[in-house]
Amino acid sequence: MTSQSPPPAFQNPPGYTFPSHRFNRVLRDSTKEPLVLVACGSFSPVTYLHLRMFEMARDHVRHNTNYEVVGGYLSPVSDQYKKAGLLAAQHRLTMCNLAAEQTSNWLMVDPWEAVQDYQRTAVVLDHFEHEVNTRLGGVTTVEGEQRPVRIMLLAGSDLIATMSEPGVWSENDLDHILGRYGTMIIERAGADMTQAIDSLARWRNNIVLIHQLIQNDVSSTKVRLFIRRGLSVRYLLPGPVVDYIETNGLYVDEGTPTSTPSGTLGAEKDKKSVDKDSREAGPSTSKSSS
Ligand SMILES: Nc1ncnc2c1ncn2[C@@H]1O[C@H](COP(=O)(O)OP(=O)(O)OP(=O)(O)O)[C@@H](O)[C@H]1O
Ligand SMILES: NC(=O)c1ccc[n+]([C@@H]2O[C@H](COP(=O)(O)O)[C@@H](O)[C@H]2O)c1
Repeated sequence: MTSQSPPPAFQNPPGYTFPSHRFNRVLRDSTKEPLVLVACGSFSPVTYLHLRMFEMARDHVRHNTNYEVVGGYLSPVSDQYKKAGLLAAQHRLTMCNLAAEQTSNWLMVDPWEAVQDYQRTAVVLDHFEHEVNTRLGGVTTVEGEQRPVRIMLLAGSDLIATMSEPGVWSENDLDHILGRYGTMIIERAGADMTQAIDSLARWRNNIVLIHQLIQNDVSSTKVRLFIRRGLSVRYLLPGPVVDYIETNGLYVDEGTPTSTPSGTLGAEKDKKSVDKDSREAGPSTSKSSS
C-alpha cells in the first residue's frame, strides 16, 4: 500500500459501533482544516500523561496551525499485542472510558482495535479514515459545505523512535502512516525527538513535533510497578481509574518482572528491552511489521 492508495472497506467486529458522540460535525471556523487525533497504545492503565498528550496537541494546533481539532480518540491495542503488563482489553477499555468520560469533554475511546485480532497502526488509521470520512461524511462548515477530515496519529517520542528500529514497522506502513496521514509527536523524557525523526526525513513535512513545557515522565510501567509494591498511584491517573483498579485488584500480581536486580524503580530500561524482544520475537502477533 502506498501513501496514494485509497483505504480499504472494513468489516467491523460484531456489535461494534464507532463512537461519535463528541465528534464535532460542524467546523467552527470554515477557514480551518478539520483534524481528528488518534492515539494508539496499550493504555495499561491510562494515565494523565496519555490524556495530556491530547491537550498539548490541541494547544499546538490552535496556536501554530491552520487545523481545527474536531475529535480525539484513544485506541487501545488488542490483547494479541501481548506486551508486558498488558491487562485484558475489557479492563483497559473500561479504564479509558472512565478517564475520557469523567475528565474530558471531547475525548472518546474507540474499541475497534481492542475487541479483535491485532491490527497494525496503518490499518487502524484507515479504519478512522473510513468511519470519519466515508461513513460519517466528514464535517460541514457553518455555511453547510462538506469537508473531509484529516486523520493524524498522536504519539510520544518513544513510539516514533521505534520507527527507526529494524523489524518493527514495514516501509510500506511507514509511508502509509507518515505519507498519507502524518503524526503529531509529543516529547517524552528519555526519547530525543530530533534523533527519533532523523531517519524519517522524507516525511518531515507530515511530522509535527510538540515540546513538553512541564517535564513529567509518568508511564504505565511505573504505575504498575507502584501498585505491585503497594504504593499509591492517586493523582498520577484519574481518580475513577484508580478506584476501578483498587476495586478489581488489578496489577497487584503482574506476571512479568519489571524491577531491576537492585530493586530500584528502574523499570523503564527493563520495559524497553522486554518490548524490543517481544516485538522481534513475534509472528504469533502481527505487531512485527508485516
Ligand atoms: N509520559 C509520556 N510522554 C509522552 N508520551 C507518552 C507518555 N506516556 C505515554 N505516551 C505515549 O502514549 C502512547 C500510548 O503509550 P502506551 O500505552 O504504550 O503508554 P506507556 O506509558 O508507554 O506504557 P508502558 O509503560 O506500558 O510501555 C504512546 O504513543 C506513548 O509514546
Ligand atoms: N507495525 C506497526 O503497526 C506497529 C509497530 C509497533 C507498535 N505499533 C503500535 O504502537 C502502539 C504502542 O506500542 P508500544 O506500547 O509497544 O510502544 C500500539 O498501538 C501498537 O499497535 C504498531
